[in-house]
Formats: sequence, C-alpha cells, structure tokens
Amino acid sequence: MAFIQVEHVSKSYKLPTGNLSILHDLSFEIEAGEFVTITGPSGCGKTTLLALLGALDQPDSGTILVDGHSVHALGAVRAADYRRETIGFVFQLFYLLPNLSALENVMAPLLPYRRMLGFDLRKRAQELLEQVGLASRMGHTPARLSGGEQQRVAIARALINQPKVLLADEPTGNLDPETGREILELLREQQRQGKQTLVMVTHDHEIADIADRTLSLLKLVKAE
Ligand SMILES: Nc1ncnc2c1ncn2[C@@H]1O[C@H](COP(=O)(O)OP(=O)(O)OP(=O)(O)O)[C@@H](O)[C@H]1O
Repeated sequence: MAFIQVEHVSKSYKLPTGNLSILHDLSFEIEAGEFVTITGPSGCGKTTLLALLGALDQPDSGTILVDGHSVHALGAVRAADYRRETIGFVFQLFYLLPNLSALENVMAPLLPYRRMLGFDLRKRAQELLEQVGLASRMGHTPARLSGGEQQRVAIARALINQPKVLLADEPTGNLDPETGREILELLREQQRQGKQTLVMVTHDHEIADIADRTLSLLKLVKAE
C-alpha cells in the first residue's frame, strides 16, 4: 500500500452565492520518502489539496490515507493529534510568532506537551537551529531576521516533531531566487536525512524539475 493514498477526492467551498467546486474526483498515490511537487494554475486548488493532506480541512467525498490511517474525516482533536504526530508544515509567509525568539518559535508546537515528551525539547530545538545554520541567531525575534533566515526557523519548527510528512506551500515564493535555492537545498537535505515524504506546492518549474515527480492539477473550478 502506498504511503499516501488519495482516492476519489472532491472538494468544494460554500459561498453565499452557491458552491464553488474546486477538486473533482482526484486520485493519486505517493510513496514513502518521495519528493512530489504539486503544480497548476492559480486557483486550481493546490493549497486546498495540501490542507486536506494535513487534515486542516476535510473533503466533501473520497478518502485520504496517510501511513495506513484515514485522515479525511477526523474530528478536531484527532486531526490535531495527527498533525502533531505526522506532519510538518512550511508556508510561503513563514507565520512565525513575532514576539517569540527563533528558539521559542521552534519549540512552540510541542511546548504544551513538553512534560510528556521523551526528549529535551529545548535541546532538540537548538540542534535543529544549528542544522539550519542559525546557531548564532537563536535569541533573535523574527523582525531581526532576514526572510531566508525566517524560513530557516520555520523549517526547524516544521521538523521539531520529527514528522513523517513535510507539506510545503510555496516555501520559496517570498524569497529572492538565490535565497530560494538555498532554502530548497536545505529542505531537500533535511528531507533526505529524515527520510520524510515531501509534498511541495510550487509555481517554479525549476523546483518541479528536481522533484521525484510532479502532480499537475488542472483548473476545473465550477460555480454551482
Ligand atoms: N476557505 C475558502 N472559502 C472559499 N473559497 C476558498 C477558500 N479557500 C480557497 N478558496 C477558493 O478556492 C480556489 C482554490 O484555492 P487554492 O488556494 O487552493 O488555489 P491554489 O491553486 O493554491 O492557488 P494559488 O496558486 O493562487 O495559490 C480559489 O478560487 C479560492 O478563492
């Protein structure tokens, strides 16, 4: 069985004017450890698909299995457990907490569970910041970091729970080309080391070219 199995998934959004149908009977598989990019025209549903894989939202119909577990119809608590245990998210706009230091941002997702963890959270966060090249910036708040450095913090944060799956939504979209390449290499290196499955939404064909595989979505948005 494939590590990620998406079968006959459809998704629409309810608007005051009616339903906006985005994904239609979508099926695909992703193997463990693969680096897959999702491409397609603006508005075709790439971010929506990533949200479904991360159980941030639910499909109208169809099934999504990740590592053998159904994730398409989880309640809020189990969805949060699934994300904490299995998923690391990296976003285009970083979404770091502005009043926290880099170190505190990396620790933040697991801070409420600190006493239940079988490891030293602060030590792991420090190690991750070292791995992403920010050993000397741990005490800085996001405002004192460049865009590339902020994305490095966000990558360390995504890795704090040692996720099996990394979901990245245009992680280089807000960076200049050179910094974007560095961030991509970093993500790739971390993914190889951690043997994670990496699913990345991107508009950048160069990124799609270095991925193991690309899923191209068509724009089939329909108002009903
Ligand atoms: N929560 C929501 N409620 C209503 N409509 C939404 C919602 N989220 C997304 N949409 C609409 O669904 C469509 C798909 O959005 P989505 O963000 O998944 O596309 P995308 O392919 O990631 O686009 P882009 O490349 O521009 O980021 C768009 O028309 C968007 O306006």
